[in-house]
Formats: sequence, C-alpha cells, structure tokens
Amino acid sequence: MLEIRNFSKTYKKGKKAVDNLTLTVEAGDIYGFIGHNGAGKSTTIKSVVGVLDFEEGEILIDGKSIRKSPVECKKVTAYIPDNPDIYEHLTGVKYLNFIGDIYEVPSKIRKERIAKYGDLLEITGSLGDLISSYSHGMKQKVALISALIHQPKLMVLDEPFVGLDPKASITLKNIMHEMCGNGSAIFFSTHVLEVAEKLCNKIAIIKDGRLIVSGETEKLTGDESLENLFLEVIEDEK
Ligand SMILES: Nc1ncnc2c1ncn2[C@@H]1O[C@H](COP(=O)(O)OP(=O)(O)OP(=O)(O)O)[C@@H](O)[C@H]1O
Repeated sequence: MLEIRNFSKTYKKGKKAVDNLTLTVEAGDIYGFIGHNGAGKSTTIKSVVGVLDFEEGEILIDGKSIRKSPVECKKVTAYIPDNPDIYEHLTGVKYLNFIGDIYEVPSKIRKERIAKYGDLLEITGSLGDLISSYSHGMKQKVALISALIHQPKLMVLDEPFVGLDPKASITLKNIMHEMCGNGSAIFFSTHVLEVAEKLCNKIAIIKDGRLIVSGETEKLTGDESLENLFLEVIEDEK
C-alpha cells in the first residue's frame, strides 16, 4: 500500500534529514515509525503525503508515485499532522461536510460516519461549535473524523496519541484495528514505545535520518521489550 524506496531528503541550507530510507507498509499493517527528536520521522511523513517535495528516491501509494500522480495518491490517503491546524472559522460539522464534499462521500454515508465516529470520540455535542473554540484534543478528534469519513486505504498520522485523553486513545486504537481489519494500512510516528509495542504488527526505528531496524514487532523484540530493543539499537549505532 505504501512503498518508500531509497528516499532521501535534504532541506535547503540544511543537512540530510533522511538518508536512503526504504520500507514497505502492506494492507492490514499498523506500522509504527519510531525515532528520537529530529530523527526524520515528520520529514518522511510529510513527503509520503505530498506536503514536502523531495529529489531522491520514490514513494508509491497503492502503486502510484506521489510525485507523478499526487491527486490519485491523495484520494486514497488521509493525513493527520501532529498539530491539526484546521479551519478555525468553520464549525466542526461544516468542516467535516467540506471534507466529505472534497472526497465525494455521499450524504447518507457521510452523516452515518460523522454520527458513528463523533459518538465514539465523544465530540458529537460540540460539532456545531466553531473550531476556534476547540481544545487541541478536540481539533485532533475532528481531524480524525475527517480522515475516517472517506475510508482511506492509507492513513498516515504524526504523533496521533499526543493530546488525546485516555478514552479517546483507546477508541483510536480500536478504530485503527477496525480499519486494518477492513484492509486499510496505517503508518504513524510515535515516541510512546508501549503503545507501538502493543498496537503495531510492524515497526521501523530511524536514527539521524537512517533506518536502523524494521520488520515484524514480535520478531524484532523477541523476549525483550521494545524499550530495550530501542535503547540497544540506538546505542549500537553510536
Ligand atoms: N523546514 C526545515 N528546514 C530545515 N531543516 C529542517 C526542517 N524541518 C526539519 N528539519 C531538520 O530535519 C531533521 C529531521 O527533522 P524531523 O522534523 O523530520 O524529525 P522528527 O523525527 O519528526 O522529530 P520530532 O520527534 O522532534 O518531531 C532535523 O535535523 C531537523 O532540524
């Protein structure tokens, strides 16, 4: 569903933020992307979803290049950034309908999904209010519903659990399982290793822009915790 091949990114006037990264996220995967601050996670994620341009390597979504066929790729992808700066002057429900229009989600299905995910995330009662009045977590919930409204084949999230209350975190994990059970793929960055260990069937660890390990979580961790594995591989690479 997502293939990142020999991807490198250098910012203008900067060092190489990501260096020759290759990884594959398959349908049904919940894939965790782990690394220290400044490791290159957001750079990779923004390039995957077509927000950042890049010169080296190739990124394919559902077999299509994000550079050559950005619209086709974006039609099947949802992206939830770490800071959901969504239209402040709209109400939650107007924003969700706006996204529903863009993705051409029929009105009946749209209403059902807004009701389902609004209730699950306990935000239905506030959807008539202006987004400018929302807390960070409430904006995140609306951003999540806007992703779920069009049932993306690939959902990409940057630090999705930061700012969500415990119940919403559990709901999000359940939604992720449900999506992947229906054949979608999820790729997300996180610093919370306990969450990655329990939730992700696959993980990748990146350090200073380079991939250190990747693969099935259980095979990589063995009898250890992901925390121990992370510390070991980070130390080994010094
Ligand atoms: N717009 C930018 N211009 C120049 N350098 C940048 C820019 N954005 C990120 N970088 C650099 O690229 C490297 C990777 O940053 P990135 O934001 O991808 O890391 P990250 O793994 O997402 O970090 P964090 O966990 O702190 O969010 C860092 O060295 C950072 O300073």
